[in-house]
Amino acid sequence: MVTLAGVGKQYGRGRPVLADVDMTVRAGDVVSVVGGNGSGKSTLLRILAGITLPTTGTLTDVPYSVGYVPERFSANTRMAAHSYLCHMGRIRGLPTRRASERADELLERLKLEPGPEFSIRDLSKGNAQKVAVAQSLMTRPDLLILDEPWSGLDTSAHGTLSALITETAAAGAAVVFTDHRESVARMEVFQRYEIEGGRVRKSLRRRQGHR
Ligand SMILES: Nc1ncnc2c1ncn2[C@@H]1O[C@H](COP(=O)(O)OP(=O)(O)OP(=O)(O)O)[C@@H](O)[C@H]1O
Repeated sequence: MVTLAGVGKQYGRGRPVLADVDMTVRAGDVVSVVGGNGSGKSTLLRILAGITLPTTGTLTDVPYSVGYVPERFSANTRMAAHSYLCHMGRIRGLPTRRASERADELLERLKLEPGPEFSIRDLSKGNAQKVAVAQSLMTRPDLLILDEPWSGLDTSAHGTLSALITETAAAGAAVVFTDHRESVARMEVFQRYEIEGGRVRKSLRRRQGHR
């Protein structure tokens, strides 16, 4: 599906953050990207999501429908969580009623504790993260990209997120997430890439049954 060939990224005159990255992510793949702080994980994910342009190299076969959960979700709006999600769903082409049902379903599964009518601006970090996850799944994406999605989530939401990722991949999407090691164990990860010194290398393939 998505292929990165010779992708590099340099911000300004700094040292290159990524160099010569080759990577292919196929429909149904669940891919984790691990690496230390500042190694370039978010940069790689933003390139995959089409938010950041690479300095060198190419991306091909990027699907039309991309869901993206940023590392920090800061929607500074008074809008209620449910209204916000409906709005995002309608922007992506859902009829109003379907958008409302999908928002209900996702907020219920993720257990947004203050309730669906709570203003996004006043949500705690973890609850805002739940809204960020929900917005990425309002329409079923072909490529789902999640930047440290478990961080800030409570234990009950950990399992829900893993289930949502598994379901999304089973429906034919490719899923790529960054991770701090321990959460890899919660997922059935098909491919694992490590970033170090600007280089990305595949470090594991087809590891299964490690929930
Ligand atoms: N917009 C930007 N302008 C300049 N430098 C940037 C920018 N975004 C990221 N960087 C730099 O690129 C490097 C990689 O950052 P990135 O956020 O991709 O790393 P990361 O692996 O996601 O880090 P963390 O685990 O701490 O979230 C860092 O040195 C960072 O300071």
